[in-house]
Amino acid sequence: YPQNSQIISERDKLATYDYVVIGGGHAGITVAARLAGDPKVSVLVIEAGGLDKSEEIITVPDQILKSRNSEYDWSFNSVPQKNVNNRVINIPAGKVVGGGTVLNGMLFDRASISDYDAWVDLGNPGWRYKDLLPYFKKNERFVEPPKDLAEEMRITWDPKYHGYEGKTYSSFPPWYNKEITHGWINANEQLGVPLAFDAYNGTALGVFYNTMSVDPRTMTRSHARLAYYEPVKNQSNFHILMRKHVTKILFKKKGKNVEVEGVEYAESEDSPRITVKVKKEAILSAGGIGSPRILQASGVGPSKLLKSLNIPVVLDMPGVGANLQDHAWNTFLSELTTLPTHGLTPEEAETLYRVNKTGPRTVGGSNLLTFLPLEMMSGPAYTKKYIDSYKAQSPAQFLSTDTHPSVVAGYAAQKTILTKRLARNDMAASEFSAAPQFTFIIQQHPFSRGHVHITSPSTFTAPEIDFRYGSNPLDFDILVESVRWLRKAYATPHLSKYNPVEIAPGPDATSDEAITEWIKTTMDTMFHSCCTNAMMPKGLGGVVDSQLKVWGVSNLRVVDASVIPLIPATHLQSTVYAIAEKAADLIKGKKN
Ligand SMILES: Cc1cc2nc3c(=O)[nH]c(=O)nc-3n(C[C@H](O)[C@H](O)[C@H](O)COP(=O)(O)OP(=O)(O)OC[C@H]3O[C@@H](n4cnc5c(N)ncnc54)[C@H](O)[C@@H]3O)c2cc1C
Repeated sequence: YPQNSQIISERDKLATYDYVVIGGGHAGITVAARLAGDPKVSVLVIEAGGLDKSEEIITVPDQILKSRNSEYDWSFNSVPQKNVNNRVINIPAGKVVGGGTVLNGMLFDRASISDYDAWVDLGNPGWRYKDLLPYFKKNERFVEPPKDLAEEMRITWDPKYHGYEGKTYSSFPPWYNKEITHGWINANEQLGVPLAFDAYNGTALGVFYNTMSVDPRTMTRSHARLAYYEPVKNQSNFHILMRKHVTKILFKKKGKNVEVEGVEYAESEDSPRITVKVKKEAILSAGGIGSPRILQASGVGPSKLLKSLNIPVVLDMPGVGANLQDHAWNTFLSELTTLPTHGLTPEEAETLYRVNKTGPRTVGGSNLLTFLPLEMMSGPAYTKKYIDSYKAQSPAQFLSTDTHPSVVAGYAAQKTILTKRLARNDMAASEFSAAPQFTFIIQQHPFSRGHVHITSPSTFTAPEIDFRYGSNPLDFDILVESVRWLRKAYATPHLSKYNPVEIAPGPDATSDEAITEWIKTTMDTMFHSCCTNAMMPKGLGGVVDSQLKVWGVSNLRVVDASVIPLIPATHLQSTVYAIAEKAADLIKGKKN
């Protein structure tokens, strides 16, 4: 192997690698680093982006989302969303080594047992919460809160659910607005919402002070480039090509199956195509939008779509790009007019951050989350009405009319599972992420399904991304109900004492119709595009099996957010890390 392998030139590249990882983002760099742990194997990563330069927009927690539309962001756009006033949704996605972990809001949490066990119900043995727990722990470097913070915020935890020596820091923000955090927790409790004992133990329900992927020693972002790439970057068996765009996976027939021979890439649309050969496996980790795009461009996807673009069909797989799910959010604005502020000047905040590693600059996304199952939010009568309405729908009723029967069958299976599990109230239906002056309302289990379709044979062309937000009207119903719950929270004395003035949706929006209208004008992506190469049986529109192998291909796995079959009630990053950590063991043939 050539030395100094950090960024290799074509001259130093090997002709063949044991593993070629397509996309050095969040899951891709994680799995690649773990595979490179074996010095006997060679690993090549091909990543469309480059390295971040540790700019403040990346590292400082209060700068989150400032990297939108930067060189590190694909900045995709959806097609106009018919049911939300034809708005085009801008979709940030990492185009950088470390992917989403370099851009994300740093919220670091997990879903409930029920969310992951639902994946097993969809035909995937080995993916229960208890199967994933060793991998959550392998990734997590949990930092227990200082005693005074734990007492103040009533933070409790069970060490057996946490990793203490993993790669990603999971630490509690040291700074909070005391009035709003106490007010929010007390308001929740008054409405019967418990303080979660440890939201990482498989019961992520109730209100809790959450951790962030932040290194508490420096109070800067802990991300996959630092955690996984840096330690292996100079190993001679690990190579990475940056600013190279994968254009195609090259297949050849092998008996009844097909096999990956190599991977094709290019620097730009007009530059020459270059190929590299794959000895053992190719691993596709280009994310919820990128991975179906590459599969389709390579001839694996819905044959109707491929034929319309004159792409030779290698495998007809209707599920590639189908089943698109996302957590959509709405921002409820209520100005707490008499809430005391921290009163710090920007200079004082800066000094606190640089010198004491505390202050408002240490807080990224919200540090206080509430996850509510239906009954906790709205009582048994609403729960029954909502579940009954969902049961009464036929599976295909709100899917797009040209949905393939296998994808409809997969949705029908998801519907049965969601109906049962949501009715059991052991998974969250809504999330509220509280910050002073505004609260995000985030639907956790949308019933609408969208798609990602390429629009040309070139992976340089923007794909058609259609979330189909609100195509299932019950998605609006739950959000209306969430607004009503939130108003109740603001009406408790714990928050009303700060004299809230509701700005959006506003006091005039009292009817379901008026609140729905507001939802339509504000619904936006929560950046969790996933589920587009679902891990499910092929007859259910699945793309990969429970070993993450693409059906019908002997040596291709998908490892990223696209394999999630049913979106879990959580922010996705710790789950994607766990998937990648588990995938590395699956590839190495280890059983957990
Ligand atoms: C702005 C933002 C905020 C978020 N906030 C949070 C949060 O606070 N908490 C949380 O838990 N989650 C959050 N998430 C979600 C979470 O970070 C993502 O779900 C997760 O990182 C996705 O990981 P992935 O491996 O599937 O994809 P990615 O990390 O996106 O990796 C895909 C990689 O493939 C590369 N790629 C794509 N196509 C090609 C190609 N043709 N050739 C070569 N390379 C290619 C991309 O450049 C990218 O690096 C956020 C995400 C974003 C974008």
